[in-house]
Amino acid sequence: MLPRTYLSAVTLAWRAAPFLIGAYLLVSVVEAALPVATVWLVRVIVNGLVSRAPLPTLLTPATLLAAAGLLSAFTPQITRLLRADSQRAVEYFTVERLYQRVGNLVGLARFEDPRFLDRLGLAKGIGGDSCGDAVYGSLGVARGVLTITGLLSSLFLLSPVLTAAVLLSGLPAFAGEYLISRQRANTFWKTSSAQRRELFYSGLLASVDAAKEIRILGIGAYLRAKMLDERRLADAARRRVDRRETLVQTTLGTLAAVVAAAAIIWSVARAAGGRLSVGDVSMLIGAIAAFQGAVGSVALQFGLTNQSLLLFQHYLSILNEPRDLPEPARPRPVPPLRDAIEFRDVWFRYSEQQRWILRGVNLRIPRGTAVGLVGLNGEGKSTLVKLLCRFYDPSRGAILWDGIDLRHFSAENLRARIGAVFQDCVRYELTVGENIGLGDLDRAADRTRVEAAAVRAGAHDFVMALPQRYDTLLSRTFPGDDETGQNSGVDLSGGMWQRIALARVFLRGRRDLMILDEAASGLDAVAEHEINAKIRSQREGVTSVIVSHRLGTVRDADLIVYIADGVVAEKGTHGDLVRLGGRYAEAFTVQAAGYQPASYQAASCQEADYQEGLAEARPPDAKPLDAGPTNAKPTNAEPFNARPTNAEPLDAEPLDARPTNAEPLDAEPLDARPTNAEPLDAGPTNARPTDGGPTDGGPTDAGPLDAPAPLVGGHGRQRVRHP
Ligand SMILES: Nc1ncnc2c1ncn2[C@@H]1O[C@H](COP(=O)(O)OP(=O)(O)OP(=O)(O)O)[C@@H](O)[C@H]1O
Repeated sequence: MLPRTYLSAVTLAWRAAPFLIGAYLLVSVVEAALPVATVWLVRVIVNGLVSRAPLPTLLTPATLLAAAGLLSAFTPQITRLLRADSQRAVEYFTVERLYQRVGNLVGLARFEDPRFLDRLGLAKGIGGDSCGDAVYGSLGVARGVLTITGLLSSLFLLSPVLTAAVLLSGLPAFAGEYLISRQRANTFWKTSSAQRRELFYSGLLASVDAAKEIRILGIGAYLRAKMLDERRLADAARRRVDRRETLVQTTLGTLAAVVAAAAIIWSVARAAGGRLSVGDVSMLIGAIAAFQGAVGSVALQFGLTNQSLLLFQHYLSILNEPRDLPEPARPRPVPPLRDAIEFRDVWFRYSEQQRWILRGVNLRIPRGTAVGLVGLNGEGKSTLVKLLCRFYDPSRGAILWDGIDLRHFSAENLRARIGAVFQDCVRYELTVGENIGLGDLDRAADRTRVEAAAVRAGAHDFVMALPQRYDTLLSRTFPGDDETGQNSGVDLSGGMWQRIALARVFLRGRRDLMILDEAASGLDAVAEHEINAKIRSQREGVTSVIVSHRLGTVRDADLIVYIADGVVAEKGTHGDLVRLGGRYAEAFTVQAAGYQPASYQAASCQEADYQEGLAEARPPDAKPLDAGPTNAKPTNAEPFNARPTNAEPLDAEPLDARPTNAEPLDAEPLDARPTNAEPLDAGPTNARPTDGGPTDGGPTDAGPLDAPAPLVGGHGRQRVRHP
């Protein structure tokens, strides 16, 4: 495993900086040879001096020794420079490769996998550097081994036994460093989660976005404590390794000192007995000291190299991460949508351990239609959108684009046919122009188009009021490019950011499929109406999917789909669904009631009390007091189920918002309606008897229920009849 990892590291480093690494190798060999040469030259000179050799004989080794000293003075500086330069080149290359790989993960699943994120965190932090560290570490080891070999050969000439003893004394250093390096790499991996959590807390504590909430809730100290807990956890693990390392190093140091002392005593004894020359003794002492120094540093390098390789494996595992979405070997071109997109028995869950989110969705989205996706929180609307963009593939079933399974397309090509705005649109801390330009990089430099997109999104006016207009930096965390600080960034409101996101999608131009996932949620009511009209014009002839909790946003959709329990629970036009009197109708009523004045809402509550009171007072077999015709819904039904099935549709705006003589409400949005408009298709509110038809199944002539009129009637009535 490790040899393969090593080979990958070397290949990668060589591809990143071949010349710098070549030069480093050359200088390193010279540097490695210098200590050996020095020891030999010293021996020659000392022996020459002792034997009173003539000066010319000593001049050559003396000159060489001086040259070696000179070289030793500057080779380390050269190797350091070459190493720093090439290491930077290798890091640049590895970072580029890493983010290329991350960018090639076309789905979202990996980004929601904590193990992957831990690994990515390591790969980003030290995994990339570890490539250079492993390569240079190994070169350092090789150089050290050369030096050690030279020193040992010198010793071998004096005493093979001593050489073996010295060599053996060095081996535990390698074993110790090897074990420590494994523990260090393991600690990096084990503490990566804690480190990421610590980063998360520290990010929150320093984040401008979180500052408001943290202060208002007074949770700064709590978050700080959590951050420090994570740090303590990681520090405890690091401390354990540090202690083990100290123990190992101390033991090895003691062993080395004992061996050196024994060798010195032995050589002095031999020299005293005339069996070693003075030069031999001085060489031996020098060689042992140099050997032990070399062994210490080589063992350390060896350990670090091993640790780097172990960490580099995390980096490699990200590079070798299998595709998150299977891409077809030969992807089919994505043709312009001609007929329809179809969900065919689509089942989906985020992982096998989790519950099913979609349980057999069948849905046809014909080309050119606008489909509104509605439903309660967490029912899977955004999940459907994610499948449509191929961020995930269905667990079962298929989504077809003109009959072709999306899995046959490359995700990138498919997305080129899609324009989308999400509720959690990204706030890029770039200039306004760049923020919009990201919608289509080919058009980003075209200021006229960028401005036109901003105009369509209703953003142009506020952009023109910004200090640098389209060149204003949208950031509170980065300084502007102006050194005076005058041109520092500004921030926008949530709704303004949403308009910038809309401008982005408008710049993208007409795509086959337009997705608006709560795209107008941050907008004020006037802006929403205005933007909706613009979106309507933008989506003419374009297939669009609109997810919204504001039912006014989707009411003019060609098809409204109510998602519940993982399936399409209801579908039809607004009118159909209101007539159906199901969950959509109920949701619409609840929202409509929200627009009523307080007196109306109070009346609604009182009406409920009143009905409850009646139900309690009534004998079980009694006919409902305000029972409507036989086709009326039962009294215990939900508000809309309680309406007569032959009642007019509920496609009205909130009643009190409309003039009594208003036009049918499914015509234009409320604020566009003239005050003298014709009556609502729901029937004029004054058509309803003021003494109130029953709310829970009023008579058929009681007037249409598409407006909450019965509750108004009920209000009057209950004041008379409520005990
Ligand atoms: N990445 C994920 N991993 C696991 N579960 C997820 C993930 N994303 C969403 N869910 C779960 O899937 C369910 C559906 O979520 P989804 O966001 O699709 O709902 P929604 O209908 O769009 O909700 P809302 O109206 O609140 O936006 C929820 O229970 C949610 O917790």
